[in-house]
Amino acid sequence: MGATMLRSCARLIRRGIALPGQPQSPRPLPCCYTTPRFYSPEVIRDYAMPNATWSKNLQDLYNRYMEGSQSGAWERIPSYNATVHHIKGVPPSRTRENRLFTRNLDQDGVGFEYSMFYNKAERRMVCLFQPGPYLEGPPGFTHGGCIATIIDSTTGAGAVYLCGSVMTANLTINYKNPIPLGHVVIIDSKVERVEGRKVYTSCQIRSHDDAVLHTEASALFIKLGP
Ligand SMILES: CCCCCCCC/C=C\CCCCCCCC(=O)SCCNC(=O)CCNC(=O)[C@H](O)C(C)(C)COP(=O)(O)OP(=O)(O)OC[C@H]1O[C@@H](n2cnc3c(N)ncnc32)[C@H](O)[C@@H]1OP(=O)(O)O
Repeated sequence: MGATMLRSCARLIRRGIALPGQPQSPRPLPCCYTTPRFYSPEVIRDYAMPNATWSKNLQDLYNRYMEGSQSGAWERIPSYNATVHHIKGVPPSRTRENRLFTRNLDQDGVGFEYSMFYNKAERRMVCLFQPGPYLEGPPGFTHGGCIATIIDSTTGAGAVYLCGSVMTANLTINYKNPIPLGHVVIIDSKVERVEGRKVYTSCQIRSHDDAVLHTEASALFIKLGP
């Protein structure tokens, strides 16, 4: 990607990314979205809300973090199926057929089912994740690439919420215990430190009951723009 393009992308994202504290609820689409190929013209769906495919474990965890959000410690992060919906100012004609990788399936429950919560004081981004049957790697278990994806997304979201637009430069993962499909896990990530443009994050994936440590990871993000 050329440096000029990166910088202009960074400017767009920096100007318009939906940050904590800004209105996040489903909003009416502008008229340029009224002939979409993929999504409803009425509202942009927020996928980080419970649906019928959520297991009791996922629902219980979600409720617990929602309670935490009432005290102001945690904030639920909305999730749309296209990056353009998170960024204001990108011409929809150029991007409306693109989908966010983790939200690219039409059927609920078969792929990445998740909701993220941000704790600003602790610089933590937590993702409650239920991997669906289409994410299979070894028989019955979650594909390592999908695990890398949800780690990148969670640590990346933490970096974005603290520092604005970023790109992943390095992702290091230790897979310790396989994640069975359908089992709910918690991806618990933190921005450890920021040095100039470099944002260092760490991450653990544990089972929903904290009994199993599935994965440990660290990721380096580079801030874009000036
Ligand atoms: C953009 C995000 C938008 C999100 C919007 C959605 C909203 C939803 C909300 C929230 C969810 C967000 C979730 C996002 C998660 C997904 C993110 C991805 O999948 S990103 C795709 C994969 N990554 C790439 O394709 C990068 C490819 N690489 C590059 O483009 C460049 O190499 C880049 C930008 C990383 C750095 O290039 P330079 O030219 O700007 O900067 P230089 O000078 O090379 O590096 C700056 C410093 O960083 C160090 N550095 C760079 N790369 C390093 C590395 N791999 N390891 C260690 N240090 C590195 C360098 O040594 C330098 O350090 P010294 O300032 O000299 O001390």
